[in-house]
Amino acid sequence: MSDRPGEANVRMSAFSAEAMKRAAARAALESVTHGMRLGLGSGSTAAHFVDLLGARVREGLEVICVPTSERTRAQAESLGISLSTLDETPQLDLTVDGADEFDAALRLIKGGGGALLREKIVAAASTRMFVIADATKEVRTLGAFPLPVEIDRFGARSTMLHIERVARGLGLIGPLTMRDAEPGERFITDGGHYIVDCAFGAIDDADALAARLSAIPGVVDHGLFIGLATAIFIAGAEGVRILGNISGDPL
Ligand SMILES: O=C[C@H](O)[C@H](O)[C@H](O)COP(=O)(O)O
Repeated sequence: MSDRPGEANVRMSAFSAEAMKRAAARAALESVTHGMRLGLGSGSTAAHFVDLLGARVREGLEVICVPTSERTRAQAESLGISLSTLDETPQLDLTVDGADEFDAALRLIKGGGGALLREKIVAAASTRMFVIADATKEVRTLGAFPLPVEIDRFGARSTMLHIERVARGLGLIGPLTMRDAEPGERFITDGGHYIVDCAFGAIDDADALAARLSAIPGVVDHGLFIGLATAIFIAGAEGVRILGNISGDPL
């Protein structure tokens, strides 16, 4: 278990990291059955799941899927996976997604790719949420990965100051950075918002921070996913281990 994301990745070759992500995706796919309504996550680990699901669909598996980003939509479409929207299919059986960090209580930090808002809406519409990750994402305390917060473009600077004040009240001090897509060009989410990356370090009371961030006008959502994941498939050198319950409720 690492407190510093990336530390173990330095030791792990790019190939084995991808192999582990794929192993976690393959293990999660075993729970997918005919007729399921699925949420499809975003990011490099979720992309392995979508790719493997595409192969099962080509073999005849019938599922209907709601993607959590335009990138995932494009990938799923290219693989011939049947797609829907939450308006057409408002309740899902299972969402499979990646994470930037997770702890033993199945709490997550997500949004490294900027898809956190749709990911959270889709996960909340699902009976179960499986997280797929390589073992480097497991931490004792969330927060080494800068927490992404999605904010409205209107009044963005004021909203950032408000986030800073609220965090300071919880003893969290760290640089807040407006995310750029490239130098001089703001990153814009699929929903048309900005992302602020908050490098707080260890977040001792993630529940309190989540509640206080949600109460700030201008904050659209934040990357703390609490009470949503029902199981985490963790791929390491020894194989895939499952945290949580693949058939049941969140911890
Ligand atoms: O916004 C992006 C998502 O939350 C991703 O699921 C998360 O960043 C993990 O991505 P990856 O699997 O590429 O590490």
